Amino acid sequence: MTREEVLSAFREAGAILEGHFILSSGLRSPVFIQKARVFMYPDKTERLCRALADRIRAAGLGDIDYVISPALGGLIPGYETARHLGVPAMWVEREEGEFRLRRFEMEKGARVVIVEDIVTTGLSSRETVEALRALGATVLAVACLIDRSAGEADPGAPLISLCDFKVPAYAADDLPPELAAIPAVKPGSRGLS
Ligand SMILES: O=P(O)(O)OC[C@H]1O[C@H](OP(=O)(O)OP(=O)(O)O)[C@H](O)[C@@H]1O
Ligand SMILES: O=C(O)c1cc(=O)[nH]c(=O)[nH]1
Ligand SMILES: [Mg+2]
Repeated sequence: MTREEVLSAFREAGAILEGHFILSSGLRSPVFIQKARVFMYPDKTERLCRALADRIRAAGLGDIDYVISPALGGLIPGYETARHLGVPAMWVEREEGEFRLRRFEMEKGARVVIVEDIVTTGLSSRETVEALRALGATVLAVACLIDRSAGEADPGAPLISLCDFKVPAYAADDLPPELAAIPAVKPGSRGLS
């Protein structure tokens, strides 16, 4: 899929929102990609994740034992990408604020690819990489549908992205006036209890 085809799938689903958003990292942005609105549609999700699986295969990582995704956003694309790669999918979810593989067992030395929906700063991916390395996994790569950093983020392992989409993000104490004038909303799950 080309970059335009990927972005069209998000646009057609009404997933590219404008307003004032608090991102997972705490940064603020006038644009938010509400991926859940794309994952509503199995046909769009299948197309995107098949293309991501093709990129992962083309990276020549060798055998992959598992795809593992950070909840909540990574769950659906992780499962669907794993389906195209023909490997099992698992997820990490937050417990006391940390990503843990709560529901699964993984053998030491397992070769894993992390599948994320969106990378902005790479923080959530890095936390996932670290949690899995602590369990003895070999993390081959982090793959994502959209890289909002356009290659600048450090996810803690080589990044494979289907599409770059660079949009502004600001520190909370350094907002442009037009953003400061709009009440902020936080759509993601980090910090929810
Ligand atoms: O690269 P980062 O700066 O970490 O930002 C990207 C992360 O933000 C979102 O997750 P979020 O924590 O908002 O929750 P969600 O997965 O439930 O949407 C998204 O799913 C990524 O995991
Ligand atoms: O950085 C984030 O938290 C983030 C950005 C975005 O556009 N979409 C999303 O789900 N999370
Ligand atoms: Mg997430």
